[in-house]
Amino acid sequence: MTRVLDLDDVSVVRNGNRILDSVRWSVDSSERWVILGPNGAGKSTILALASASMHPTSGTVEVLGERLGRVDVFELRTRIGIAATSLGRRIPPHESVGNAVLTAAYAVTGRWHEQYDAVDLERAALVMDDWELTRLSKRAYGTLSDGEQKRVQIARAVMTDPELMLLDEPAGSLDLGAREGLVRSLAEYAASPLAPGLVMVTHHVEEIPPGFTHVLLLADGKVSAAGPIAEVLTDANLTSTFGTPLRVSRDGDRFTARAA
Ligand SMILES: Nc1ncnc2c1ncn2[C@@H]1O[C@H](COP(=O)(O)OP(=O)(O)OP(=O)(O)O)[C@@H](O)[C@H]1O
Repeated sequence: MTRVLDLDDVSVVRNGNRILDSVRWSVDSSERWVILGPNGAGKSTILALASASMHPTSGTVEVLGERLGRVDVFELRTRIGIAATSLGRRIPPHESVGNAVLTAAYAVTGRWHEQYDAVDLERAALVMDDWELTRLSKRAYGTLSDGEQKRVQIARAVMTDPELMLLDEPAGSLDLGAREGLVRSLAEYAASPLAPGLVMVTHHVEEIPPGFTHVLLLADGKVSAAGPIAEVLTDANLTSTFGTPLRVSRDGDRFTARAA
């Protein structure tokens, strides 16, 4: 077990606004974390630190054992997988799904004149199979549904064989069937002993995939609770995090929440 993320007393201040306030949080490679919190709580800011695309104003951030501020972030970023709609927008709409996944091995979007190794072609085929994209491999990315595009974004991140995987609202905007399909695929990925440490930001407890182990609750830039899901995802913690009376129920390995 390796520590893949360590935030020690981290604050981020922008334009006089304290976006994160004295955050302490760490993630081990065997852990699968969900970050929940209201709009503006600081979830995306935590992902920006974890992906080495932002430095803290104070405190220390270690990603994959490397301290931000003392490491070449361009090199560090090659070890981190990120699936986010904002990155998905960089994929050319005319690019085929097959090429969109394959080019991730070279940290580019859009196939040009690169020569690909057989090992990369084989890996892309496997990854597309895992993420149910094989039948779409010749389709243009821009013609896919939201749910299919999300799968391509995740497959691109998986393709790089990351040591830390960050998922920014992977099920956001998906219809019920697509959401359930993606939650199932994420559960399978989370269960794999080869999967890296995982951190997923979501707005809905319904989107927590089975097999995810921990939850970080954020409110107003502060950690309101953090730890194993069974202990932390309680009525009282959700109520204080979202500032409204909430009740959470567990049905097998899935969760739902509603107003109390
Ligand atoms: N450059 C900035 N200057 C001032 N405030 C900022 C800046 N960037 C972000 N913020 C504020 O920091 C807070 C946290 O933003 P962040 O995007 O991390 O929240 P979030 O939890 O991801 O929100 P959401 O759920 O809406 O995506 C927000 O109130 C946002 O308005």
